[in-house]
Amino acid sequence: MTERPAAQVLSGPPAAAALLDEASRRAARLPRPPHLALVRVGEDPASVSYVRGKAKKAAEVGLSSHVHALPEATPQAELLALVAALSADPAVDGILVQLPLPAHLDPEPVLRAVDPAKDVDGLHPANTGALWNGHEGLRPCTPAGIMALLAHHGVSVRGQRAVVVGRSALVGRPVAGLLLNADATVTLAHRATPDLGAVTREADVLIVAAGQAHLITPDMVRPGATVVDVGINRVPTGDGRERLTGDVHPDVAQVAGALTPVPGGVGPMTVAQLLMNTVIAAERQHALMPEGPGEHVR
Ligand SMILES: NC(=O)C1=CN([C@@H]2O[C@H](COP(=O)(O)OP(=O)(O)OC[C@H]3O[C@@H](n4cnc5c(N)ncnc54)[C@H](OP(=O)(O)O)[C@@H]3O)[C@@H](O)[C@H]2O)C=CC1
Ligand SMILES: Nc1nc(=O)c2c([nH]1)NC[C@@H]1CN(c3ccc(C(=O)N[C@@H](CCC(=O)O)C(=O)O)cc3)C=[N+]21
Repeated sequence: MTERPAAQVLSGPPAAAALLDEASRRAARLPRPPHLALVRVGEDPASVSYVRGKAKKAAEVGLSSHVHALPEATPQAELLALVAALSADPAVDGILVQLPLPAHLDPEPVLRAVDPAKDVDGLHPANTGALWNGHEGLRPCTPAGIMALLAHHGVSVRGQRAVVVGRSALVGRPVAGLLLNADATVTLAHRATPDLGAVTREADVLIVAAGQAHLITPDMVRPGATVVDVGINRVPTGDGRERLTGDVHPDVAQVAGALTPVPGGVGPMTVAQLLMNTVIAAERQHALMPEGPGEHVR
């Protein structure tokens, strides 16, 4: 299973740096630094670390941010009141409620309480509707980040057969919508899909967001395909520590034409796109025209 050269690495950090550069430049043109409100409930270690990373990157590119850390036992009404207050506050440009929420909280009403114009996660029904209709709106960060990553590395999806494994509101569904808007022919696969490999082998562009370590093996990939690995799985290393691994088996690099690594692929794009979305929200709030159309509004 050699002969072929190993897949081109679709590296996240350089693409993220380009996006962050643009966000920083556009933020500097605004009357005040864009402000991002990060809402976190409880102490889930992954969420604590993601939110900290987002706040740190925000500061690096000249955005202001605040982490609203609420206790695990926060009642639904209290969370809704905070999100409503942030939505009404003219000093706040972007609001992100870190998911998943603790089990006693229903995310749907919380996402609906975010002003769609400040919904930098792109999860309000007004923004998901705009995405599926191909209208302007704020796009979910990971899906928009994936499109920016592909564009940065010169991969065009127009006319390509795209398969998305996973149908979550956060990743699978919206990335399918963005691929469709970019003129790919799109298939969504999920747990009820019989013979997953037969479906994924049809893909010129394969996006995997299942949350199952090494679900995609080399036999499931068309030779030369572009493979985007969204999965973030924590696996024990045996010495009591953990490492991150994706949904795609490392041997897929011997078959694919191009492949995103984990870590260092989609993850950094998610954070960069969040900050870009915050700048876009602030620009629209200040009624300034963005410099150009750009992929992120498609
Ligand atoms: N890098 C990044 O920036 C980000 C990474 N992630 C990571 O991406 C992964 C997916 O996240 P998310 O979408 O939120 O996860 P969810 O658990 O919400 O959704 C997983 C989806 O994958 C499908 N799926 C799971 N197992 C299989 C299988 N064996 N065969 C076919 N389909 C399967 C599920 O199908 P069904 O609907 O039928 O149950 C579901 O639609 C996770 O590892 C997450 O940590 C998430 C967000 C950002
Ligand atoms: N409302 C909401 N919006 C989200 O965008 C959201 C969310 N909830 N909940 C959880 C997922 C997950 N997510 C990631 C962000 C950054 C990395 C990231 O930076 N990953 C690095 C590695 C980080 C590390 O080493 O731990 C990488 O892949 O290189 C990963 C995953 C955003 N999510």
